Amino acid sequence: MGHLLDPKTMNEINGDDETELGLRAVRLANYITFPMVFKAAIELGVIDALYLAARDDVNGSGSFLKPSEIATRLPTPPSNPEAPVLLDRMLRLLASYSMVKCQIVDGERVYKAEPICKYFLRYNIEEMGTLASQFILELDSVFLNTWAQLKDVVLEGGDAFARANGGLKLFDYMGTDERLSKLFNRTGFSVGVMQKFLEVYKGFEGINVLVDVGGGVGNTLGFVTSKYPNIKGINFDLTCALAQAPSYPNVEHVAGDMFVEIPRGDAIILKRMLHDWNDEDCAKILTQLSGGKERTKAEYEAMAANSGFASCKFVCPAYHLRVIEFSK
Ligand SMILES: C[S@@+](CC[C@H](N)C(=O)[O-])C[C@H]1O[C@@H](n2cnc3c(N)ncnc32)[C@H](O)[C@@H]1O
Repeated sequence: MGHLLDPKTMNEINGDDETELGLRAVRLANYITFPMVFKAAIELGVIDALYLAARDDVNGSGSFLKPSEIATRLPTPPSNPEAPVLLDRMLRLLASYSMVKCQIVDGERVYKAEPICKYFLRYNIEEMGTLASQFILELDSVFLNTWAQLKDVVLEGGDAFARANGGLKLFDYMGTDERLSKLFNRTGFSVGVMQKFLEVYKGFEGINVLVDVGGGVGNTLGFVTSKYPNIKGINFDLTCALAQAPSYPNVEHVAGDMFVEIPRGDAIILKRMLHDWNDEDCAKILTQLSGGKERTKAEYEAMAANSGFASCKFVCPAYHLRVIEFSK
C-alpha cells in the first residue's frame, strides 16, 4: 500500500470527485477484509468482551478497553504475545465500519462496542438472540466454496451447492456433515423474532394441533407451546435436522420429507421456508399442503388470499414467517 498517494496529492491530480471514487474503489477491492475480520472478532469473543464492558459500565468511564485488556477477557486467552497488536488492527478496521468506537487515551487506542454489537454476541448474553451464528455459518468454507461456483452456474447452469459439494443438494449434504448441521441448527436470531411475533400475533388462540414444517430443532414450537400450553406442537423435519433437537413440553418431533407427506394439524407454520426456492420445489410442497392436490404457486397464493383451503394468517416478510390455518 506504500505506493498509494495521500488524499491531498490525489486531489491535486484528480479533483475531489475522482479521489472519492478512487477511495470507494480501493475499499471495494479490499471488501473481503470486513466480513473475515468481523467473523474472527466474533469467534474470539472480542465483540462479547466489548459489549459486556459497555453494558456493565456504571459510571461511563470503563466502557472503552485497550486491546491488551480485551485480550485478557477472551474465553481462550491468547498465547501469542502479538495478540494485542493484531486485535488493535482488527478493531481499527471494525471502527471504520462503525461496529466499534475508537478513541485515543494517553497516546493509546481504546475501543468501545457500538449498539449494533448486541446483535452479534457469540454467547447468549441477551435474551433477544443473536445473528452471530448465522454470520459465522454464511462464511463457512462450505458456503464460500458454493459462492465460488456462481460464475460457472451463470455460464453453465446447475445447482451451486451441489457443484461445490460432490453433487449433493444442501439438505442431503447436511445429513453427511454433523459439524455443519450443528452450526446450521443453532437457535440464533429466531429467539428474538419469535418473542416479538408472539407479542403481536393472537391467531394461535383456538388452535389444538400446530405443525411446524421444516421446523429445524423445534425451538419455534417450543416458544409457542410455552405461551399456549394447550397446543400440541408437531415439529416436522428431516431425520438429520432432528438428530440434535432437544425436547420441549408438548412438542413431538416427527421425521419425514415434506415433499412426500406432511402431518395434519389445524394450522402450520412455515418459517424461513420457500422464500428462495425454485418453482418446482414450491409446487411440490404446496401440493402436499393442499392435501396432495396439484396446485401452482400462483393458485396457492390466490387461495391463501381468498381463504380457500387455507388462509395465510400472518406474514412477517422480513423473516419469511407464515402461519397457515386450514379451513375446517
Ligand atoms: C432455513 S431452515 C429453517 C428452519 C426453521 N424453520 C427456522 O426458522 O429456524 C430450513 C429447514 O427445512 C428443512 N427441510 C429441508 N428439506 C426438507 C424436507 N424435504 N422435508 C422436511 N424438512 C426439510 C431443513 O432440514 C431445515 O431445518
